[in-house]
Amino acid sequence: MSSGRLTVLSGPSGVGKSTVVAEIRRAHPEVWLSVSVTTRAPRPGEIHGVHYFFADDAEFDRLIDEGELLEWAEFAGNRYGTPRRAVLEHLAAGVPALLEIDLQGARQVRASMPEARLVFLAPPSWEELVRRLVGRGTEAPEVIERRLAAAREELAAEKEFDLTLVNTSVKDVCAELISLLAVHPSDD
Ligand SMILES: Nc1ncnc2c1ncn2[C@@H]1O[C@H](COP(=O)(O)OP(=O)(O)OP(=O)(O)O)[C@@H](O)[C@H]1O
Ligand SMILES: Nc1nc2c(ncn2[C@@H]2O[C@H](COP(=O)(O)O)[C@@H](O)[C@H]2O)c(=O)[nH]1
Repeated sequence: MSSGRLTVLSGPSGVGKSTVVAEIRRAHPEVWLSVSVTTRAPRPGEIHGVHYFFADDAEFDRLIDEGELLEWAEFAGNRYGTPRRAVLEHLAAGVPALLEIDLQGARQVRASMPEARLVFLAPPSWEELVRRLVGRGTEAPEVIERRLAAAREELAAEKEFDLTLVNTSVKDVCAELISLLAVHPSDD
């Protein structure tokens, strides 16, 4: 069986990555979405095993030590990582896989799996990014500041990605991502 393509979606905090992923989950259940592990506390409505696997520091340390993470990073005071086995199993079965991860993680995937396609999700403007992050209402002001500081670095790294999609319309971004995911490497 031919292997599936790995696509990585990254972009600054608040740009709309989770919103896009939720729309893909709703409209395209045939796409497999990796569920990350995080030490962050759940937000209201987030479900263990659906949005994240929520773990304490000891469990996260164990996953690192035992090589169970494809990549991991510390972001704005919490750790996040991609379980390796599920990604490799889906790709080996020919299923397209999508990771929603930060810039540090995208760089690690680039290094270990150079065939992966890296997609940068950009905001229509800086002002709109701030509006979305603040408007989400899930973070304290000091956490928003940390995330905006990281956002400046992430925006400066856009050129490292294979392509950029501007998140003006969630539906348009999803349609573009779906057409990318459907393309097999040998079809390029
Ligand atoms: N195209 C869009 N137009 C207007 N608002 C949007 C759009 N996409 C997402 N949003 C809103 O922006 C806010 C941030 O979106 P979301 O939580 O998906 O961002 P994120 O990139 O996943 O952030 P983080 O990296 O912090 O998890 C949400 O309130 C969401 O409803
Ligand atoms: N390197 C990784 N980054 C990840 C992973 N899962 C999510 N993320 C990124 O973390 C930030 C913050 O997420 P939030 O849910 O706390 O707002 C965001 O950029 C996510 O894309 C992962 O497994 N590895």
